[in-house]
Amino acid sequence: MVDEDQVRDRLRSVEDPALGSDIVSLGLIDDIDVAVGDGDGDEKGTAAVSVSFGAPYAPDEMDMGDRIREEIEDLGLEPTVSPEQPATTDSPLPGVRNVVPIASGKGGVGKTTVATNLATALARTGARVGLLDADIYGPNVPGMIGIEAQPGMSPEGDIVPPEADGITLMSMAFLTEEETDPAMLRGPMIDKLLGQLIRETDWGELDYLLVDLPPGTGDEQLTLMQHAPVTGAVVVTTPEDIALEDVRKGVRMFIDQNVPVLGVVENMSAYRCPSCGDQHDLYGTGGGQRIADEFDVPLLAEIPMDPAIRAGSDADEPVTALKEGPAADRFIELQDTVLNRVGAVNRGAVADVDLEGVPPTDGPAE
Ligand SMILES: Nc1ncnc2c1ncn2[C@@H]1O[C@H](COP(=O)(O)OP(=O)(O)OP(=O)(O)O)[C@@H](O)[C@H]1O
Repeated sequence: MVDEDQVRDRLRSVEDPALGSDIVSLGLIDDIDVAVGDGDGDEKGTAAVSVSFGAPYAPDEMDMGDRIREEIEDLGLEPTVSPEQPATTDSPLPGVRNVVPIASGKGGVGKTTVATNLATALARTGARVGLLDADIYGPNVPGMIGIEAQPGMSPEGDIVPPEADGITLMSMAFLTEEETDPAMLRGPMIDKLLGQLIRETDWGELDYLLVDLPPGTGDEQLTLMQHAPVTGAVVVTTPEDIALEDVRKGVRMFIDQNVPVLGVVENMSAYRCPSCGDQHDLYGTGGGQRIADEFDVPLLAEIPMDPAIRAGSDADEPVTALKEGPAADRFIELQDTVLNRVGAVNRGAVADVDLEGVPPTDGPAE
């Protein structure tokens, strides 16, 4: 008769591709519960395994889940695998599993484009996705994503964000449009508004809350890290050298605040000519890789300069909504690398494994 120890032994053959060891040695298996069958084979025994996974729909975690099921089936048992995500009950955003800012030290590199396309791609996987447009000086996500509805108010006085195409959206645009001229806002005011937007929004249950940060290393970025438990930041750059110094400052800001850096996205990598299909390096090459190497973090994706991306944001339809074509493919690649890295950061925290770009202690510095 198979018991819990035998199941545990079998699971030692399941490797975690990011943490470099097996899931049992890493301490990722929380619980194994074996129920025996009826002995004559009519009713199969079962094994329920709960495992510390932190990134719903991450390809690595889905593969590990499949491997766990295979091993259990090999033992003649019916498997159930439950991902145990870290509790968020003492978090200021209790229903939100992962907060992922999309940032850059430099303006105009495509943060909003990356954030909206990534959100759309994620929502299509089935993940519960929120998008916070925190760019107080030029909030433009609602336009890019084509959400026209305005937020409502719950009986408790919380802001109820509008939802479209599976994305829950809040934007500084909703708060600042009429009452305030954003250019007049000063640090404490920004802090108050952004803090309000984060905490007083009824986000519901979300797997991922993406935050489109304004460029720079100023008040909004610091506010976010004080008001929300950031899982890790995605830093966007363009390939040319002139962009890199600002982007470096952006990466350093997260490191100084003890916030994990998930990796770098190089946007406008090369121009893909729609008629001949050839790639042309309009802005040089390799900037994203250089920043990634410098800080020892992954290069998450290289997104080409593609008229379809611009046309998509002008038409309120991120290119990933189309789910095909070279630009959409790159964003879907990005979705996979981001989710795998979110998973690695969360599992690394459980297993106490240090990863490059991830500070050894949790949360922002005091
Ligand atoms: N890969 C791309 N191919 C074609 N056009 C792009 C690409 N990435 C971004 N764009 C276009 O470049 C412009 C600037 O992009 P976006 O608004 O996303 O940048 P940003 O970094 O968010 O800017 P800001 O610093 O003002 O917040 C937009 O018109 C967008 O459609």
